[in-house]
Amino acid sequence: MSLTYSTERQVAIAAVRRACALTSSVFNKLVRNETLTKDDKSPVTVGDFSAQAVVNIILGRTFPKDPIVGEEDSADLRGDSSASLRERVVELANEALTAPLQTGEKEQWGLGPSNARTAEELMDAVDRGNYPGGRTGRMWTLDPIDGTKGFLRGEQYAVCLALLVDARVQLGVIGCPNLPVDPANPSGARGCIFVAERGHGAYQIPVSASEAAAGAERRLVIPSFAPDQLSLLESVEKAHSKLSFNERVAHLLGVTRPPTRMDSQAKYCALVRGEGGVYLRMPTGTGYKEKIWDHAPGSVLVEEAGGVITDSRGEPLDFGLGRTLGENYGVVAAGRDVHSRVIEAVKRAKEEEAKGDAQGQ
Ligand SMILES: Nc1ncnc2c1ncn2[C@@H]1O[C@H](COP(=O)(O)OS(=O)(=O)O)[C@@H](OP(=O)(O)O)[C@H]1O
Ligand SMILES: [Mg+2]
Ligand SMILES: [Mg+2]
Ligand SMILES: [Mg+2]
Repeated sequence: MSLTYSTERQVAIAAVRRACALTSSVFNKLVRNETLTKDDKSPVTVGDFSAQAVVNIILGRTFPKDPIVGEEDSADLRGDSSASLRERVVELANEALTAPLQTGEKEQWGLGPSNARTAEELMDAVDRGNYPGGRTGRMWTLDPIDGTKGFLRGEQYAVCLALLVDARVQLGVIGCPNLPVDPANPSGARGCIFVAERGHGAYQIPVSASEAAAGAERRLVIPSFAPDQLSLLESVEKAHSKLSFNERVAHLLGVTRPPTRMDSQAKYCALVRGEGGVYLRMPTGTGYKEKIWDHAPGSVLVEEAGGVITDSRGEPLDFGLGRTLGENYGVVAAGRDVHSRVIEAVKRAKEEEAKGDAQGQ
């Protein structure tokens, strides 16, 4: 079966792969070995900026007309007071861009030893992510480090890239440098990439290009779950998802296993390879609007693994509203049969909550 977005897929995988190498190196050089005060987010910033620069440079070379909706912009990198941050970003981004060509990469992608960029070029590349999004045309979404808190803790985070055409996600690539390759062996080798192209299935491939070339890809299909096997995949941060509501939903579903808390879109990756059975993300009621780069690649991954993804009322996620998903009613992703039961349970939990609120008045 020939792929519709074959070049996009190859380039996106290469971009995510190089960004994963970069973020791992930021962690090893700056997070692990540096005395980090609790509130010091600087290594995250270095990682975010340089990974966004690298991915945007790579996309820009092959698809110069494609706009990018990226999380970061270069405002904090410009100006005299940011000189040392800027230097670190330039060094890290160039280290990633000039690394020797790996298996599957092509000369014309502008990678390899003679392809260092200037600070100005790299900052402009970061700002190529300023596109406001919208209903029509081709565009990419990029979250250079999703799950920043997980990244800092040395736990799960993800480099997340998607291609949208007329507000429909056609391709999603998620790099998870810290995710165990085999969920049955959580202390074994780590680092995998998840790829889904609409109509062509969902796959896990190795984070290493040479291993990927050796053909170690695995097709992913969400299995069926008996209620007593289910557990919820949910956020680590209480500020990102209403976890108390998740507990009620779990109870109504008859879930007895404890939830798995994991940062980033690694939750979608875990779901599609058969972990948990449900990803539930309820809004916290603060008016926060979910960003399209936090869900676009995960959504196509779930659908291509045979699952369903909607908001918590069962409505489709709308990626055509701009940089956000607009009105936020959370996210429910699961296998087809489980999904409808979760939507029912969410509805009942909301009714119970409303009744409780009314009685409490
Ligand atoms: N208030 C609120 N509600 C919902 N979501 C929010 C909120 N604030 C931030 N964010 C976004 O959450 C992204 C990470 O959330 P995750 O669930 O993936 O990870 S976590 O377990 O909560 O850390 C995180 O992505 P990154 O910034 O890329 O880490 C944010 O885009
Ligand atoms: Mg994010
Ligand atoms: Mg991010
Ligand atoms: Mg962020």
